[in-house]
Amino acid sequence: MLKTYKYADLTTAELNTLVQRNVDAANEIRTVVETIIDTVQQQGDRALFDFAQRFDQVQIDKLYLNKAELAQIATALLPEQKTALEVAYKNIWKFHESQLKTEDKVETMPGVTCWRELRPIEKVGLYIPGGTAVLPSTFLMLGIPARIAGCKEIVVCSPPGKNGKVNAFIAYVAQLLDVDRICLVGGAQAIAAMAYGTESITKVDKIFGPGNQFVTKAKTIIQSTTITAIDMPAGPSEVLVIADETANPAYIAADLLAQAEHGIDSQAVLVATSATLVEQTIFQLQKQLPVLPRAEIAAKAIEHSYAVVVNSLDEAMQFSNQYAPEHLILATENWQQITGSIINAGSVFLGNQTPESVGDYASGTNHTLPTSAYAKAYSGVSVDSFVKKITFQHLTKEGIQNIGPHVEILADLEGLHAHRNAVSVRTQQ
Ligand SMILES: NC(=O)c1ccc[n+]([C@@H]2O[C@H](COP(=O)([O-])OP(=O)(O)OC[C@H]3O[C@@H](n4cnc5c(N)ncnc54)[C@H](O)[C@@H]3O)[C@@H](O)[C@H]2O)c1
Ligand SMILES: N[C@H](CO)Cc1c[nH]c[nH+]1
Ligand SMILES: [Zn+2]
Repeated sequence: MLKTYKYADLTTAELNTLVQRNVDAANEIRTVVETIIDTVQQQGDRALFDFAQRFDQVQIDKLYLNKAELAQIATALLPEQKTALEVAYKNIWKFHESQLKTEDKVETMPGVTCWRELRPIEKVGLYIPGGTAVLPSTFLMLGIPARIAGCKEIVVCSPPGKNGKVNAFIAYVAQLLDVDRICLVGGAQAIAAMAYGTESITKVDKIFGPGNQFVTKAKTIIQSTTITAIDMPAGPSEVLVIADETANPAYIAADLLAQAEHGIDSQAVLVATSATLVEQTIFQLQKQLPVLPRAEIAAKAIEHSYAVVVNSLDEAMQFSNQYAPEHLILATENWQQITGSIINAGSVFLGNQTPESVGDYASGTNHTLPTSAYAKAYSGVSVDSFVKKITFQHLTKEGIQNIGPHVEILADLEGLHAHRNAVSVRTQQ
């Protein structure tokens, strides 16, 4: 359990291999996903019915549930379950609302003013995972920023449950978000349907949401084959815990298992300042894992997880930046010493009293985050992800006289005389 490496002994090649995850080297996933996408593009709704039967083992007779049907399903919730969802809703709303900011106008030269204004993306598609676990929390994480941004049309897809419906939690979140319908489509076929449109599903401008390797691969494919943007590659969950002697091994093990139980392709990495701490954590994993209801899944994820022993917290951070984890937990009372050196991470959890699960559900931050080292280049979902920032400029007569001669020279040096002329006709009047 938890293969252990010593950071100082790793060669660069070994390190590069160690930090890789979910590489589809033989294009196995790509091949399956490309076929699914082609089929949806050619057959529309018909393909979605067939794939529900094949991949979700359920025969559905319609592809979506409407508001009235969702309201009926939501009646099954207990009051405390509604309250928990409402608390999460409020915290996520509060944190995301603070991201909507109007920017100042800037006068770059006298008479030349530039600024940016936000406009919501009109049609957005939200993918809510529902394979190994149904995630109503993801619905909150995507629906709330979409609502705050003011997106006009929100298409929601989630795999059908065994009864051919969604569960009561998903239905209640649909009510909280005032969503009209939920499409009963999962996997790569859901992404294809939202990218191309079918008889029942509207084509959207941007697709959001996490998912397994099929969903994530479909997102990366359709972004290059259609005019549909994606939030980011947000695949199988992962966590990296940096721990020193001030950490509690029972907490570390619990945090590692929390991500391991997501799926067999999840990864949980411990970077510890001593081999003893790794041993103590393994002891805790052996104690905590077998009693989990999803022990089988978590055990498989732990099989391809590992620990790295480092000499210092600084060395731990070097490894972490190279790994670029979706979730980074600093299980140390000394976290303030090292937060400044975090370069690559999706979301960070500070100290020994901050479990990653709070960010998954209710602290307020978004849990849709880049995985597989994409945290090197992408941020997690936020209100920004649902808007476009359009730039504006306005010139007065003084402005064109001030900037015009410089633009004329720049146009000349690129040999673009019509560009120069568009300025000259104004300055020479
Ligand atoms: N990065 C993030 O922000 C984030 C957030 C939440 C969840 N997640 C991850 O999302 C994932 C959810 O995965 P999931 O499987 O539970 O649900 P999912 O909804 O992503 O996938 C289920 C669908 O996958 C398709 N599928 C399953 N097996 C297939 C096969 N062999 N061939 C083709 N299609 C197949 C089916 O259509 C099924 O409906 C987990 O890996 C979890 O860790 C990531
Ligand atoms: N940990 C997941 C992101 O990788 C989000 C989630 C939803 N529910 C529980 N966890
Ligand atoms: Zn989680």
